[in-house]
Amino acid sequence: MPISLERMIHFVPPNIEKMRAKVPDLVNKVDVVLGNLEDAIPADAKSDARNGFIQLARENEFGSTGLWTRVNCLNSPWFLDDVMEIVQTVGDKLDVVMLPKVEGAWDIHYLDQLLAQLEAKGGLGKPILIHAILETAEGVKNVEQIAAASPRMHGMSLGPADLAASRGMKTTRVGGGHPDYAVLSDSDNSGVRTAFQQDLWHYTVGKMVDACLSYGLKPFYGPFGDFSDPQACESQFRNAFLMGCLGAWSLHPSQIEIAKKVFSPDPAEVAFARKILDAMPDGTGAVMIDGKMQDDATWKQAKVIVDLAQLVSSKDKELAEVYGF
Ligand SMILES: CC(=O)SCCNC(=O)CCNC(=O)[C@H](O)C(C)(C)COP(=O)(O)OP(=O)(O)OC[C@H]1O[C@@H](n2cnc3c(N)ncnc32)[C@H](O)[C@@H]1OP(=O)(O)O
Ligand SMILES: O=CC(=O)O
Ligand SMILES: [Mg+2]
Repeated sequence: MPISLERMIHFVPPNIEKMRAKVPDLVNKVDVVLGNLEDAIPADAKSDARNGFIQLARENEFGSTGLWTRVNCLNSPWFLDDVMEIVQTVGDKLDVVMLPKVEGAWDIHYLDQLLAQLEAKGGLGKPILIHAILETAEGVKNVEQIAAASPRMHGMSLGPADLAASRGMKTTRVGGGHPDYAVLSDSDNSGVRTAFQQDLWHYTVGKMVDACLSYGLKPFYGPFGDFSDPQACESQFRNAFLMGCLGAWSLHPSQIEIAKKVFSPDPAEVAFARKILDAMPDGTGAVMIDGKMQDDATWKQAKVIVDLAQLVSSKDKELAEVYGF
């Protein structure tokens, strides 16, 4: 699995010329540029989106920025042409195919073999990876088998909008919480009761993170649709980051900086994590730092944070200075 920084997977509608024209600038601002062919692209613009993606892949150099596409789902009339045409034309530049509405390992097996055939036919030397969207009830039930389905599996993203529909949830949102999903405190003597809003996605993110990490894959939070509420977006992204996710989708330019801020570790945490590593050079034993006990397990947590800060620093010189690398 290539080690790459993927704090935000930035969605571009490639059927729109004005959006394609923004790609050269985006390449320097985001970690992944994704050409979206699936939901949000009108049915009568599907082939324009596919051709637009091929054009933007050909016309730009991506360097260390990832180039992904989200193809249409397997049971759509567009999937086969999406994969065949894209891999045969720009397969050498494509890093990852994001596959929506994955229900079980069989969906991954099918795409895995199709990619293998097209790679062999085109003489491609670098395998194209698969990223599954976890967005159906059946997919969540089968998440471990999906994770284990192929060595091509890059990771997974939570798709809260389709998942809400698939589960019959009574919401009309793209990700985020809901004010009515809350726990009510017990009544005190004055009769005042406080409602504490809960995270609708906690269970699924936890299940996805465990499945991904068990098989060496990367977990991601997906979309946050309310562009007018950057605070709630940041909070949803941060919950996912703390639970183990490595990035989220940015659908609008305003979400790029939010993802960068959240998925780059906090400089104070990095400084503390470095103290732990310095205090336990071989990673064993028990020491006290600032009144807190550290041992082999906190050393491993610290290593996760310092490794991520190093990866961020390799791309982001400003943050490298802040972290002191
Ligand atoms: C549930 C799911 O499946 S989520 C994934 C599917 N959805 C998507 O991929 C949506 C991706 N985003 C978009 O298509 C757009 O953001 C829209 C259509 C939702 C809103 O676009 P606009 O109405 O143009 O938004 P807005 O006016 O705020 O845009 C401000 C600027 O940012 C640009 N912009 C908006 N979204 C993007 C984007 N994703 N990438 C690059 N630039 C963008 C606009 O072109 C505009 O540029 P300008 O100032 O040069 O005119
Ligand atoms: O595709 C994403 C989703 O939330 O649905
Ligand atoms: Mg979806």
